[in-house]
Amino acid sequence: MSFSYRSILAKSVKQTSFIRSGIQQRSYGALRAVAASDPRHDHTVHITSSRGVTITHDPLLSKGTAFSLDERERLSIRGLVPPRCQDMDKQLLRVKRNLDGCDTPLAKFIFLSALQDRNETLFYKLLIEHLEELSGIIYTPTVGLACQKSHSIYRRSRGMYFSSQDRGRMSAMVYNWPHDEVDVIVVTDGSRVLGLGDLGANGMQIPIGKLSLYVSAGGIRPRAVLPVVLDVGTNNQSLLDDPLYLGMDHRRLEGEEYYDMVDEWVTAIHSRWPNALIQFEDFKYPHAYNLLNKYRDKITCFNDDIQSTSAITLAGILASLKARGKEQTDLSEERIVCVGAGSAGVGVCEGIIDCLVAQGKVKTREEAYRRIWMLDQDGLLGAVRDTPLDERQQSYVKHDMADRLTLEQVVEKVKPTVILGLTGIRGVFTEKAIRTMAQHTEKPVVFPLSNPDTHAECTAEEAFKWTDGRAIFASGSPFKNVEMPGGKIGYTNQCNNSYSFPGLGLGITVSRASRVTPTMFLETARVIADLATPEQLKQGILFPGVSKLRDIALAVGTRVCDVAYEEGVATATLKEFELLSDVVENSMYKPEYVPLVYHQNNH
Ligand SMILES: NC(=O)C1=CN([C@@H]2O[C@H](COP(=O)(O)OP(=O)(O)OC[C@H]3O[C@@H](n4cnc5c(N)ncnc54)[C@H](O)[C@@H]3O)[C@@H](O)[C@H]2O)C=CC1
Ligand SMILES: CC(=O)C(=O)O
Ligand SMILES: [Mg+2]
Repeated sequence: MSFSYRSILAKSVKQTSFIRSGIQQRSYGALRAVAASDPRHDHTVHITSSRGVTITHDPLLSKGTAFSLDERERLSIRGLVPPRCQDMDKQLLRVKRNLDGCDTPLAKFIFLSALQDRNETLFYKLLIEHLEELSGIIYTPTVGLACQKSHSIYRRSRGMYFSSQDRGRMSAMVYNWPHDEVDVIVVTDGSRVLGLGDLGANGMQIPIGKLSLYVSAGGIRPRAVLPVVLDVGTNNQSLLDDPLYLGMDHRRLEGEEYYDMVDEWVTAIHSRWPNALIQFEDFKYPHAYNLLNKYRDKITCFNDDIQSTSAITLAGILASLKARGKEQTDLSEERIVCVGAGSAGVGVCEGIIDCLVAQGKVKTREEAYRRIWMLDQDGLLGAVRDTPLDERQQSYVKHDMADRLTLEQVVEKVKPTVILGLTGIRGVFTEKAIRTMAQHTEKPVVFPLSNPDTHAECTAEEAFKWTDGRAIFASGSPFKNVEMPGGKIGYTNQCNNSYSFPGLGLGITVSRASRVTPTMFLETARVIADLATPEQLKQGILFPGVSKLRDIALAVGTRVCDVAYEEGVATATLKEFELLSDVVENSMYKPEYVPLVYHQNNH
């Protein structure tokens, strides 16, 4: 099926006409003018003050065997690499062969990390060419295993660690990072890594993996990304007991100490890189929400699990409406059960509420809350809950239903059309619950969204089996399509924030947005919800596959950039006319070798 970013843009962005008005002509063109002098752009040559092994050992500059003879001379590396100059195609052949020879996903992860550590250009070329296959290694599910084993497979440091012992020193420490330009920072405190719980400093592999997607799909430059762990300790006793563990050897800081440490970090980061986008990742509830609320109006930041998960899940539900022959505005007719009342569950449901209100069929948020039934580990949030719920969770309490009803009881009563799983617990979607749902709905929308695959609320095979092949299925980690009796295929979708954050980051970076606004997430959902073709929708395919993440990021990034201007938060200078989508596309990093030139006084 042919699919290009142009076709996405034509469908999703008012591409040609919307820029023809006077003010906007100036705005978007200016972005082009900025881009031309912006280091995000490819240069014909790269000037460096490094030479010799400093170059061959620098993953951002090294070309491995691909240095030309002229470069070897200029950079004093003649004799330091094998004599034959090999271009990138040959290098790709070698690394792909070696990768295919690795016999486990973890071995592939280690191989790819090593490649990233010696030659990032080649790493990203390989990743982009095999995005679907390799995203399952550098990202979920394998990255989960890599986090669990991070202290035993440790080879080389990447990113920055700010730990409890660094308190009082962070504003100086940020200058240890060698790059002045940082566009995107992904930070975790490792407190809830995917559905794997508290993994402390081992969580570093998550920011690294997310940022690899920012570069490969979102086109952010490799030297402009910074993965960070805030090591506030861990409550994971087996890590604390493990002599190989590399994080702080104490239990987690809590309360004021915790928030003070995060605040010191945010202040230090913001003082060195005031324009950088900060993505909070895998912070446990309620810290995740508290930090978002504290910083969202002060700096350029968002929480991935709350906000970009909400964008992609909303996109999935909107696309599923079309797949069921309905209009997207029929969202108000849906009965949605959300299992999981943490950062992701509440965040996703808030996105649905925002959309319901924006569509206008539902007049108030209170009315919108009635369309969603939320469960936590104790069951339905119903009348007279004796465990504490916060204000956000309170909004979903069903005062006319008994508290703590089981999922099966809720499904029996509510007859949901959509069921979302954001618990991190395998098996929460029971056979009885899904079969009951399927009795009342022709095409049940079943989204077990927890990661990695071993923690999904049900498998694809189970979902199709229990619904006699009628489910519209999406999961957080990839599941293979399912062949059902009679040869019919049950098509699976991956509904993961990796579809939304690369484009969000791209649009925010290009427009230099000072704030990340709710509209950006709503529009991201709208763009992605319109990408699947009618034929795909008929088969239950809601989004283009992971191999198209780069095209999707361009479509999302273009719209997010547009929103930044519409809402007055863009700060990129405005000068002359240019097509917005071209500006965004031209700013995207492409992994190609550029000639290196040595200059002693280059800074
Ligand atoms: N597909 C995607 O893009 C994303 C998926 N997720 C997944 O969502 C999961 C949850 O993440 P967070 O909300 O941040 O975690 P969290 O720890 O903040 O919340 C987990 C929630 O699940 C509930 N829960 C636990 N066991 C349950 C059970 N047996 N039945 C019903 N509810 C139960 C808890 O009460 C809590 O409300 C993780 O596994 C994560 O991988 C998170 C973000 C993005
Ligand atoms: C995908 C993701 O962000 C998570 O599972 O936490
Ligand atoms: Mg996450």
